[in-house]
Amino acid sequence: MSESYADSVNNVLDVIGVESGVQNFANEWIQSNPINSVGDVFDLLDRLMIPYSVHPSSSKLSTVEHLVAIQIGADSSVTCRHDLKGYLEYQDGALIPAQASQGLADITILIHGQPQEKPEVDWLSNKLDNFKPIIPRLLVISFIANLFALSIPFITMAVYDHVIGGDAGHEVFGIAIGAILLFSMMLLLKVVRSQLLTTVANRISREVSESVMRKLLFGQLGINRMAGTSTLMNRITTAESLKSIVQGPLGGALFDLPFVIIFIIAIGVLGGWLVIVPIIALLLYFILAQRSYRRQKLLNNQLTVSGTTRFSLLYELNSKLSFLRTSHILPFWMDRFEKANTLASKNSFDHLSHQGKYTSIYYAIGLLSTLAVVGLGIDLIFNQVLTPGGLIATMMLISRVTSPAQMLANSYPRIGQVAQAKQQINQSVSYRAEGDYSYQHHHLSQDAPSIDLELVTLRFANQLKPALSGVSFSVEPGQVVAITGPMGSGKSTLLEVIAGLLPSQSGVIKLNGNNLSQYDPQLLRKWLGYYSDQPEMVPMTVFDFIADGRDVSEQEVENVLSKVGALDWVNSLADGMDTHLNQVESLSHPLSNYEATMLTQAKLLCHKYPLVLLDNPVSSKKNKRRFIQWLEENRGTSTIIFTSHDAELIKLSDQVVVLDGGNVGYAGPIPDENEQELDIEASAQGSEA
Ligand SMILES: Nc1ncnc2c1ncn2[C@@H]1O[C@H](COP(=O)(O)OP(=O)(O)OP(=O)(O)O)[C@@H](O)[C@H]1O
Repeated sequence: MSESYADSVNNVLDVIGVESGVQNFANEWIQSNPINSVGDVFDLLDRLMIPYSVHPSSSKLSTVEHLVAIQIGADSSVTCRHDLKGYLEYQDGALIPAQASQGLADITILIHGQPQEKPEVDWLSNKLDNFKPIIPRLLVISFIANLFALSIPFITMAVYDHVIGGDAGHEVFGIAIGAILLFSMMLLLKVVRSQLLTTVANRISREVSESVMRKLLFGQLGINRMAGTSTLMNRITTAESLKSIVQGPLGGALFDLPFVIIFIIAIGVLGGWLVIVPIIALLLYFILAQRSYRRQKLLNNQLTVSGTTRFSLLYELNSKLSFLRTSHILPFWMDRFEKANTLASKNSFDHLSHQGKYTSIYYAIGLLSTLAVVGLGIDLIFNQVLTPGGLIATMMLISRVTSPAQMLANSYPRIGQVAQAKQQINQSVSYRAEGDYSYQHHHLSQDAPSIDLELVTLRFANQLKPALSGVSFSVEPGQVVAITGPMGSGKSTLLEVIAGLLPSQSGVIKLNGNNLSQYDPQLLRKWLGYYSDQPEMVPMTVFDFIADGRDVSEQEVENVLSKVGALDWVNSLADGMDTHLNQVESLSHPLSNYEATMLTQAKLLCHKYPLVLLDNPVSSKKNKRRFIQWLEENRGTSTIIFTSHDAELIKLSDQVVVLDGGNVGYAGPIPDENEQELDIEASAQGSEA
């Protein structure tokens, strides 16, 4: 029975029997984030920590264990289950046998269990388990391809001994056709195997990257800020390193390895004790690969550290180019870069020369094995144990043993890194993101809320003094509150704490009387309007930036752009409202503060947020006028908290909070005329000091 995506998710929750808290949470989520696409379904399943896997609807789904499934079509879905006994569909509160609908669904999401209550210890192995059914198929393909490969040396032997030696030229044509057929079959099987491996590699890499990315997006802001760009990028590239092992020639060599035994037996059958040659070669490859790995591990670590340092400097160069060029520290910076560059080059040289040395040794082993077979084989020919054709076949067979061994020995360090990559990925994925494993959320209405802070304290890990120290004050619903104080007094930090971006280390923040931690951070931030001091313009269009993920028309966006005086500027951009913000700004040249403020104000005008947190919302006289107008229009219907050093703006608030070194110097209504001048001027002057 075809239904909406949201209905399917609700049916799934019903079938797996989740607790009422989870069900209520899902309802709240759906209300705030309407489910319009498959991506929205994944977001909700991820948030609910429900284990699932995604399959093409054409796969044999009854062989994969699951509790229930969602078949996703173009704009509707079906709740069902693929049992060994048949197909069941969810109707009137139960899964009942039904006729499977053909061709309607593009993908099927299989649900494997209840919402998880804690992180999986070995997340990656559990993910890889999903691919287990494909392994026997890959082994069978490899086995048959290797059997075909085995027949080619024997055909060559037949040509030498029987056709040339026995003067049977008329048989060449038949043998050639047979050889071409075998060769084509072998090629075909290898192509199929390579495609299967690439598909698996891509899926693993995609799933790992998405999960790691999700943790980064919803991880604690403070920890992410401290981790730095290069560390975060390393986490994603680790996922890519796993992919390179499964796909390509290395993946093929791994599946060929067990069948090397066939070729060794064949050499034994043809050349008797000549079999000792491939066995010694394999042993040598193994011993040398182990030896090389130990050294390469050390070299790899050095290479990563120096590469990361160089990358950080390049990032610094890109983002702070103007500063570097105009300041006097350029020679000092160049010196740092030269040192980092020299170290990275030296490490890269050591790494490559080590790799080059061992690659040559592995190549020499392969060559020596063939020469040993020739030398020893000639003796066997003289003793009439081996025919000349047999010798040529043995030479061909030995390369079937040494080639995959050579490839694996060369890639041994990469294979060895799998354990390390696995540990890193498991660590990144099991790291607790905000809201994980918790389904607490009080309903957030569209009425202006009250806010109470009681002794809120927060110290950044790399700072000695707390940025906020025992901050307490209360805000009535619909009040306008100005936060002021000297630079570095904690104003921005306070807004980030109220927005749930940074958790305080002690004290309580209450929203409508409930502890802020009892709200889901994602739903909370979707509900409130938060504007940072430095607007971060991510690559999106002007329209999307202002729409803020909500349903608004072009006309509405045009109206607000016109109101803030930005319409002419936006129309002058290459694609008007559809211009991507990253086309007008770059890392080294962000949007001007004035342009950014105009866009931010347009966004404010476009939506009605019950709670608005604004960090330094005004950058010029022009947008100050507009801000004051907006403030008056929304006074009483939204709770508004803004930071400012501007005495004129501060006077418009119902309550002012003066911060000094993270402490509240004053919190209350604007003092009367004379005192007011004194306090506010003092704080504004402090900011300019
Ligand atoms: N991510 C961070 N990591 C470490 N310390 C930080 C971080 N953010 C702010 N701080 C420190 O916390 C203190 C308060 O900073 P905050 O930005 O909240 O002050 P502010 O009053 O908003 O300053 P301004 O008026 O310049 O915007 C400062 O000492 C600052 O250096």
